[in-house]
Amino acid sequence: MPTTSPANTALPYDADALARTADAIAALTRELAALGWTPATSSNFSARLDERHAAITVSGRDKGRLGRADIMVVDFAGKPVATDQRPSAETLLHTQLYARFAEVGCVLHTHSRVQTVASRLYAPEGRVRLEGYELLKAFHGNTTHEAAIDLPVLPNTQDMPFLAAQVERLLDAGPLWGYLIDGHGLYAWGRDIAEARRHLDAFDFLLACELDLRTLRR
Ligand SMILES: CSC[C@@H](O)[C@@H](O)C(=O)COP(=O)(O)O
Ligand SMILES: [Zn+2]
Repeated sequence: MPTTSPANTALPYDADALARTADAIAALTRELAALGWTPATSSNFSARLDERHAAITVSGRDKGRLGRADIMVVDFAGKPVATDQRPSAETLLHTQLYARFAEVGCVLHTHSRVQTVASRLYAPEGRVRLEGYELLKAFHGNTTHEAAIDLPVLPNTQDMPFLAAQVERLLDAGPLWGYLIDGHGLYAWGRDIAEARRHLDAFDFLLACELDLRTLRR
């Protein structure tokens, strides 16, 4: 007796894995939306399903109210798989990371106020230097507050292939767990959902510290 339906067996990915991943993404995005980090349907989220597929949010949905039907599958070229839903407008910025790094398991993009303000302030420098903070140890591979991390700031554009090419150049330059886009928001990733969330939280907290210091030192 078959344990899966014919429709499920025809899928090129594991439907149970998609359901579990979609539930995890929806739970996470509800928390981030409650923090005010996903205003006006902005932000997008994904997690790796296997070596060829990722689950990603459908474009334009309210990220505070996601259910399983709001999360779909794409391949690493960013093309929808077994669905006619439209993936996030920024899908390429997710899939390029899965395609390039087997260790990347989750990519998170938010539009918090701190991220957006910092992106505007630091765009002329092209980076935010984060150094001297204990919280730098939140980033995988960092073991001391004496480290410094440069969070790059890229110019915004609606041309995703062009933006993805700029990201490739950043990735060529060395290890990275995130970047800002000017006037837009933050991308952060990790080996799994929990680590990507930790990196996202750490970037947002450290950016808030930098903004506070700029104000207090004026
Ligand atoms: C609602 S404006 C924000 C969008 O343009 C975009 O930057 C964004 O983050 C969400 O796009 P989406 O296509 O829903 O993934
Ligand atoms: Zn965005």
